[in-house]
Amino acid sequence: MTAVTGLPPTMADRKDEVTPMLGQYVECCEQHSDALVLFQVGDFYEAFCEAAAEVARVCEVTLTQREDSTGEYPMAGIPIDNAASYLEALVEADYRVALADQVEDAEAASGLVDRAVTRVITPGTVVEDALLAAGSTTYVASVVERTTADRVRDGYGIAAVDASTGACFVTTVLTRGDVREELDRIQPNELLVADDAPTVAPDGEWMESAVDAELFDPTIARDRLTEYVADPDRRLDNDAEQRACGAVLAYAEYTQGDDGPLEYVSRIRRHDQRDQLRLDAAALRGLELFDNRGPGSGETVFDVLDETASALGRRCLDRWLRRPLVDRAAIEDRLDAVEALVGDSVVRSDLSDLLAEAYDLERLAGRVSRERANARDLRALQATLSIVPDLKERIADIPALSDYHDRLDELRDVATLIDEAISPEPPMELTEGGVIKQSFDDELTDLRTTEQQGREWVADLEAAERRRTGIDSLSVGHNQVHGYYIEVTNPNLDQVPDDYTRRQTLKNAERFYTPELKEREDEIFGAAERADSLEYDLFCEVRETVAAETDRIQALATVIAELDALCSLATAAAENDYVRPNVQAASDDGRIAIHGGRHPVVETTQAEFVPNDTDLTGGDVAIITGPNMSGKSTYMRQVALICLLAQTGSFVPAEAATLPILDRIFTRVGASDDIAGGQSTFMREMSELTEILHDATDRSLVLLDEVGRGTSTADGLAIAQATTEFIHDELDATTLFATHYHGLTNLADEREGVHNLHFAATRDGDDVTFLHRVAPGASSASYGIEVARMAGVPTPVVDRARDVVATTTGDASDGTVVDDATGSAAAPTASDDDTATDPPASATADDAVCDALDEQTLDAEAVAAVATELQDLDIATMTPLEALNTLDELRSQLDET
Ligand SMILES: Nc1ncnc2c1ncn2[C@@H]1O[C@H](COP(=O)(O)OP(=O)(O)OP(=O)(O)O)[C@@H](O)[C@H]1O
Repeated sequence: MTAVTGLPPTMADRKDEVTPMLGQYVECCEQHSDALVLFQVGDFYEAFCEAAAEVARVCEVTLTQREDSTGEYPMAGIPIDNAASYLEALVEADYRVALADQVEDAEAASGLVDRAVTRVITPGTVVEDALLAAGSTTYVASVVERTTADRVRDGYGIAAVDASTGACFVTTVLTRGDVREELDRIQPNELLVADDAPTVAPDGEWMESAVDAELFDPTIARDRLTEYVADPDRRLDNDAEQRACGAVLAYAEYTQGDDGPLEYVSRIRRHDQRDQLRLDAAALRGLELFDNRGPGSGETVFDVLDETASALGRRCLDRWLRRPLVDRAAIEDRLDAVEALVGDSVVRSDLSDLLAEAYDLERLAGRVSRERANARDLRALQATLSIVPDLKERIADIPALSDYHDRLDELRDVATLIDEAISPEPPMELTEGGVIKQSFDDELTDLRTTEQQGREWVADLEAAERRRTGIDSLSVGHNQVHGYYIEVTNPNLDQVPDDYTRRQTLKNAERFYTPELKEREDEIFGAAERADSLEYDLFCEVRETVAAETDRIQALATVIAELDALCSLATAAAENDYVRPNVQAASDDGRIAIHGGRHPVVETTQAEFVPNDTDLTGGDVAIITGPNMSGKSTYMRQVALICLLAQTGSFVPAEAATLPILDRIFTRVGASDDIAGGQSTFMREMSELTEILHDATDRSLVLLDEVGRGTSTADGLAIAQATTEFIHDELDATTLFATHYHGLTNLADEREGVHNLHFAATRDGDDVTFLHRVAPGASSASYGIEVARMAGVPTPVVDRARDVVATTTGDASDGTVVDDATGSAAAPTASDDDTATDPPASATADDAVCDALDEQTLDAEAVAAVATELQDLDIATMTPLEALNTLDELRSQLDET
């Protein structure tokens, strides 16, 4: 936190001499030493001294001076009506912002208006709609180490709460890698750490907030939890879970104004990582589920599947994709529901239309329960409830959705109450009337009738008084200061009757009132004032009654969200031509059999996507070779995504698919894709590999994409080979390994269950066409040179490079990538025929140089120099990337001649 939190230093120096109002500011700042305090003064939130300078800088508002009897103070303010964007800027700048509001009516206050901090806004506990993206989640999380009685570390408790919806869950994980995985799924905006100890959580994109270590105290945390669940010891697994959960709830309470437990956190869910298909950070990233940082469309898997109509549904789909299922019955239930909807486009579109009218019930329920909902929020709730009968009706005849049908609670009592009580189009303000329907309460009806009759009497008064006085220009009006008046212009003043009393003198006219007018006025204003305040009380009663039903509203929100997510999966399936996968029981042989599989994202960006088959028995290892850009990564990811989508309950992009239930998906992409990362990236790659080798099981799917590439060729190949052998021999995990290490393909001869697959290309003259079609067998080894040629490296250099390869490896390949272009898309089998051809060595280096001189009139000396450099290269110790960079350098040398 930056230094301007709490009491600004200059204000601290002068705190004994400030005015009573600034004294309140000092007090608020002292109570919230970790937050930047914004202090309500009328229509503005103000900050003073150093805090003012910071607010001015971050929010780009003017720094002014406040002057009072005790001196001058720098001051910066943001308008309360329009505060959202400024608050967002402050939160983005990593501030906690404490809002010190006027908590009594300024007009009613006898002296200084009371002020108190009503909310602390932090990145992980934002509840203001204006600061929240629709359909997103905002979590504050914490991680606590679990130790055994003899102080040995025994895992970690993790808890997270979304203060806007009340979603709260805890889990226990074993390793730091598991912590990382869990946090990557939760993606908290804020992570709590005790202020007296270093954090046990890994670094991430969240803001770390140091909080009083007391929040993590086992007894204090447990006491707090008893406010939320009847028996914390039964609900939560262990002490670490309790401490983590107690701390996040304490923090959430603190940010919501410390009014005690948050009623809308009605359920603390426990989940176990083993009850879901586990995806660690690398898999989430590598499969581009939610984040596509690669080149191209930037679309993610989530984008392709997201046809949700409501924010609720969007959040649900996000949750489903992050935590696919492992329970076959649950998977089948979802698939049944999706299938029913895929087959009925009319129901689907009707449901979508209805769901589009659903407001964010989870957040609404949170606001109602926090007593922050206004009348419009209640109307939004009622509008959402009003679609429920239609939703029920639309799915009544669909057996696969009968459970959803039964769980759809129409909440008729709540809907009727709101409908009867709240005006159809209420104002935002709750204290100025117009919120409650007159018909809702007898006293209110009487008061409003009195007010109305009074106003009608006043409306008729003008005509009556004109008749009585004979003054045609007489008018009746009203203003805030003087109330009702009868206005007579100066020339007619002599006709004013005796019962007129002067109220106000204008330049050309006088304003009067009569005893009757005064009486009516008192009646009107008295009734209106009492009615406004009665309305406020009635509103609070209605809100309280609704708040008592928070659990039911949240349960309804869950069903609506799930229906929307199912509809979304069905629409995506219908529009993209997906099929229902055949998911096998966990006891099966783990076979992945996909006919005509496609990559759900890449297929949307390619004019003609080539479908590919996969047929792997559990524990098989497929070594995939092929030129750069031929489609290896796409293929591997599509296999993993098809499995993942199936376990989410989604249809899959294929013509047919029989799939196992996986426990984990690992993906590791070789280090050399990140040039800047260099050695440290290779280190990371290796430590990620370590995780796989520790954690993969015979139910896991492992994707290795050019692993080992970040080091020298010899070491890389050695690591790749040892890894493959270990996975195959010891772990029995089904594995797809894309590699440029041709040597790896020999494993297929040595081990049963290791297969070579390759991606073919055809060559016509100098043009190479990628077929993007997987075929059995290994591919040619000389891809780097081929790519160098395609990248524009001059022919003599390319030819010389081939020669060098030939002499260093004893292989005379010219690198031509000619494959069986006519190969069909039949399922690759375990055969290992290498279809790549090895044409004879061509010209010598000298010939190449001479040709170059003839053809391209290159500088002979430069070419000779390049040739010598080429000859001196120690290719065995170079990474492919270093080789490419060297080629590029050599080409530049020639270009400069
Ligand atoms: N089956 C396919 N049908 C059509 N186009 C495809 C197919 N697979 C891949 N592509 C296209 O080829 C491009 C390269 O694919 P991909 O990244 O999978 O190749 P790669 O062999 O892994 O390359 P590298 O070895 O350089 O990492 C993709 O971005 C896509 O545009």
